[in-house]
Amino acid sequence: MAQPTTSPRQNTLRRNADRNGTEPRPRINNGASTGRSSSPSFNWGTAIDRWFTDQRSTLTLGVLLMGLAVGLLVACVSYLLNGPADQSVVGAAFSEPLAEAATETRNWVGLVGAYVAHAFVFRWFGVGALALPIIVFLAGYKLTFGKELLPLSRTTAALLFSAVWSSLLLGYIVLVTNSAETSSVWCGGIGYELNVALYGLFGWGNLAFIAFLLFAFVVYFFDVRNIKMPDVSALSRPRSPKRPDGTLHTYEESELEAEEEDNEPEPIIPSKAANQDKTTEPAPTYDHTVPVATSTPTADAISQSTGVTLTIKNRDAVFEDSVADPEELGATPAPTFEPDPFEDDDLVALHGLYDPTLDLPQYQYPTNSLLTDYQNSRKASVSDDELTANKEKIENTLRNFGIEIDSIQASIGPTVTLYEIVPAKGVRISKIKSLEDDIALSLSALGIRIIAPMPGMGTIGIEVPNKNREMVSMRSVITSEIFSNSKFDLPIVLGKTISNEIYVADLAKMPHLLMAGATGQGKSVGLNVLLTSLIYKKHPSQLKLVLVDPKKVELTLFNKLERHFLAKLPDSEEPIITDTKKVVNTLNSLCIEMDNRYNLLKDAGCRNLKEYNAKFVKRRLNPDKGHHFLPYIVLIIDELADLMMTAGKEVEQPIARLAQLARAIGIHLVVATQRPSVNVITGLIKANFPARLSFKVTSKIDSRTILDTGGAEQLVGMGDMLLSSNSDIIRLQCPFVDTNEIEDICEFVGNQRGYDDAYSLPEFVGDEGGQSDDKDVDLDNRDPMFDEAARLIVIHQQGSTSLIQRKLKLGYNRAGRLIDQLEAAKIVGAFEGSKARDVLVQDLQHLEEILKRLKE
Ligand SMILES: Nc1ncnc2c1ncn2[C@@H]1O[C@H](COP(=O)(O)OP(=O)(O)OP(=O)(O)O)[C@@H](O)[C@H]1O
Repeated sequence: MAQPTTSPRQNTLRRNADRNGTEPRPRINNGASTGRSSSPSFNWGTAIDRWFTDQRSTLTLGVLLMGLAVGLLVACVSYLLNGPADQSVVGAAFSEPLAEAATETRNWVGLVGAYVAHAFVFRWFGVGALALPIIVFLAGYKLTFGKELLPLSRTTAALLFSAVWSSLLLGYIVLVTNSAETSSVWCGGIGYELNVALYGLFGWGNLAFIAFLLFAFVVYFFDVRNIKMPDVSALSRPRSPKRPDGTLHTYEESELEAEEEDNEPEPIIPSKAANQDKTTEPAPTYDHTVPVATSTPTADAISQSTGVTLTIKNRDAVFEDSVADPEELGATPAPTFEPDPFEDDDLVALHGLYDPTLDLPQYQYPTNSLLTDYQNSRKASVSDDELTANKEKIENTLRNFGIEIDSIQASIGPTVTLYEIVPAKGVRISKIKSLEDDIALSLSALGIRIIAPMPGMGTIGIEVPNKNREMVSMRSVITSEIFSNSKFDLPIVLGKTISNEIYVADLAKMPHLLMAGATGQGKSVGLNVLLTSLIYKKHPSQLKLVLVDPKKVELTLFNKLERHFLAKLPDSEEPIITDTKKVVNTLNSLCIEMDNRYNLLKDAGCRNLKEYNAKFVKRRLNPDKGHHFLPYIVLIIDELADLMMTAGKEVEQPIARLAQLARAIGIHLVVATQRPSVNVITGLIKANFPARLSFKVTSKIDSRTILDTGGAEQLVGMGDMLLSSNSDIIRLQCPFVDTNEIEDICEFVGNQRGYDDAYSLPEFVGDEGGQSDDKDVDLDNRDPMFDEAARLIVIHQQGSTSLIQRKLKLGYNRAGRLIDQLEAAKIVGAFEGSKARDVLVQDLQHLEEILKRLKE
């Protein structure tokens, strides 16, 4: 076929124009801008936002859009029917008076209708343009009635695609049939011109490309991931129409059965069976799910090709033999075919985003007034005289050792004053560093620290403790802008820097913190500060604390937070863990929680807790499949030394494992010790705690153990500390929070309505209790919930006591007995430490057989 070289569409338009004695006018754009610069005092963005949030505006706009949509639809239909007449009017538009053109137009929406329809239909999409008024109508409907007639984004995508695709397909047909003169209005300019342009290059390939576009659209739109061919041979096998429980078979089950039945004598073909014994046997029903992966996924198309009746539910096609009515056969719909609502965009439209804080909607964050205002009590006061005297002493000491300096500057911090000196040229830094003791002597002060050189400053710093130090109150840092506006995931305010700036860190980024300090130097206050920061910033649904306190007295005040913020083992009475054996179980339980969370993340296709929770909040994860909002878990261990002495490797290993792996799933560790020796802070632990904080320690060796450098032994106590993170060392003054304040905060939170119980960690049974012995379990005396528990385990394919506990609302001991019975019945495998037990039964049918046998 000869390939057209000029575009007959252009000829059509030109001819229509010529008939009226005119040429289509070129569009003139002189580039002049008509926009006025807005007045600086008026905020257009806010005004527009306000306009759109005003319901009167959305109602007006919605009705307008629906009206426009109807007008546009009528105009386009009219144009398709009266095309040539409207084309003449549009072509002559600029040459004759408007009134005259208006009388000539035959478009049902007048001259404007002719213009608009000419653009949409003739120039762009042809008949596909009819999709556009539908989109406008749907948008108008949503604005008017506040709800969607059809899912707006998906419908818009489908309609836009069909507009372009139909234009391309019709353009191809018009081109190859050489009928542009008469029919180009049906395909519009886009489809026709693109086909003209590509025909020379690809010829028939255009059609293949158009077909491929449809295929690609179907794949993405229906989220098709693989093409499974229906097993035609399976269709020819007779099937039991129902499962024992009356539900229909799934495709997978049918396949399994087919394998079993391969050994059976002779397969009976359904039609044959129906003919043989129509009166006595109900006709068999086939019910298979296959992913729809065809370019024409209509029920009719597939029904025709397979000869069975097909209905499409969600994205699965269900085949049914046309002679059998499942309801007649007493079948109930099988749950596997229920559409998964969590694959639907509209859940957010219907219910809004998931808000975890609605667990406790009345919850009030602790108020600032619960913290004592120490404002006037103690302020750092370094008088000018003291400053000048110190500067002189430093200069003189250095001069005595032959060191000249160019300048000296002081900045007063809460605990120490930093004197920054710029040495004269040629002075060796190490020489100044070696004079630490001499400078301390001349200033007659303890705790002088020399930082040579100051990182990134080009100076040498000498920290000299203030005679009157400032107490940094918790209230002053909690109420600071930097903390209240902090958007960190787990913000902790660690105190004030040497230049009086408030230092807020993100525990989630640290991601774990190791704390050391000799007794009485401020560790407990430091832990209280950390906990207070988190409690002030987080809702109980977003954060859970696991508190380990071998000293038994330090963290008891936080008991009151049990039903809000604390997490504990299911069988444990006390929410604060003090017993070493329980600590080991808790650490292992956290490892199980970590593994469970990783499984959830894997199922959800997320890399970390934030992504997972974001997906859950957008209602993209199905709670029926075990998904739930995951709160951060912060594990605080107040005295590691004690645990290491009593349990050694038993605590070291789970701590190291958690520290290595738990950051992505939102479990963060804060481990404190007063003895930072190498047998407490072992290499394994140290390597996994990049952020370390040291209060004053007793020796340089301890300082090295915790910080990998000296300096912590020079601190002046009472919350004076060094934080080492990302290889930087910062000196900070920890805020002070008193036990009365902690008591008030915990009372304030604890007196509010909380959860029914503390957050339940997965159960972990230590070696001595974990091994169940088949012989001890009497299967004739099964728990009344045995069948239900077995089904639960098989459906979830998870051999976990806590699952039984949670779903069947049973106590720990009863759930434990049930799991032992399930093990004895060979439904779950043996106890395997921190891992969930294997489930030995793969499907419900197999399970029902086992349950039946047990009852015999
Ligand atoms: N940030 C601080 N600001 C002012 N004073 C503080 C600060 N931190 C601690 N102190 C003072 O030091 C005392 C001891 O602090 P803390 O109880 O925290 O020590 P510790 O290191 O936990 O001791 P231990 O290991 O014996 O429990 C506090 O009672 C308080 O007077």
